[in-house]
Amino acid sequence: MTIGQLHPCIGEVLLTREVLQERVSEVGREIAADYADKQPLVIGTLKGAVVFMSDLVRAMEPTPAGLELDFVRASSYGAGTVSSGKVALTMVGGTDVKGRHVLLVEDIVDSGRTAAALLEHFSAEGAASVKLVSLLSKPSRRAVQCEPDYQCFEIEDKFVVGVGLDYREEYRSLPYIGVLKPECYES
Ligand SMILES: O=P(O)(O)OC[C@H]1O[C@H](OP(=O)(O)OP(=O)(O)O)[C@H](O)[C@@H]1O
Ligand code: HPA
Ligand SMILES: [Mg+2]
Repeated sequence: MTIGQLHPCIGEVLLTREVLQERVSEVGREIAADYADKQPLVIGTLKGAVVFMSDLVRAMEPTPAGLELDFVRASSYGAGTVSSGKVALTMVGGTDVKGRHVLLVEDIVDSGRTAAALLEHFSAEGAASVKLVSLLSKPSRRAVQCEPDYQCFEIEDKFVVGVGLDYREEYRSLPYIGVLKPECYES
């Protein structure tokens, strides 16, 4: 296990860089096979999904022909650790999803509100198909029905950071998934 210098605010490492890499490669190859002739439009949810999406698209081997990338800004947590329940949504690159095979990339499905709102939005815009891939899933916290079509890891009910996931905009660049120490979480 190589986690380098552990951040002083991390009390527990749930998923190491190596464990993450292996599973993301596996899921990437599975998705590549499923989308081999579908010219997928891969849409990442800003900001959290950026780090996972970067690993995932490079793990899609062989690369599906015509694969395109875009991003959607969705935010419901603001500065806190509890979903506000309202999802604000803005398309970034302006790609038309009509008739496209959309693969939505999330870093985490927690209450499910963000992903559910985005999936509904892309379906309503006329996507040919809409599927969801998430690095993490916390099924015990679901407030709305929303299950990823592809998921790397299921985790218990802990607020986690790293690999794109933040607490008050910090910790996104950590290469592992960790749990904050209480003193860092409350301050
Ligand atoms: O299933 P849910 O309860 O909706 O939670 C999941 C969403 O919450 C986080 O985004 P956040 O609103 O924190 O924005 P961020 O990605 O910019 O941090 C996370 O990145 C997911 O997109
Ligand atoms: O556990 C989490 N960590 C960071 N951001 C999140 N957004 C939803 N759940 C989480
Ligand atoms: Mg966040």
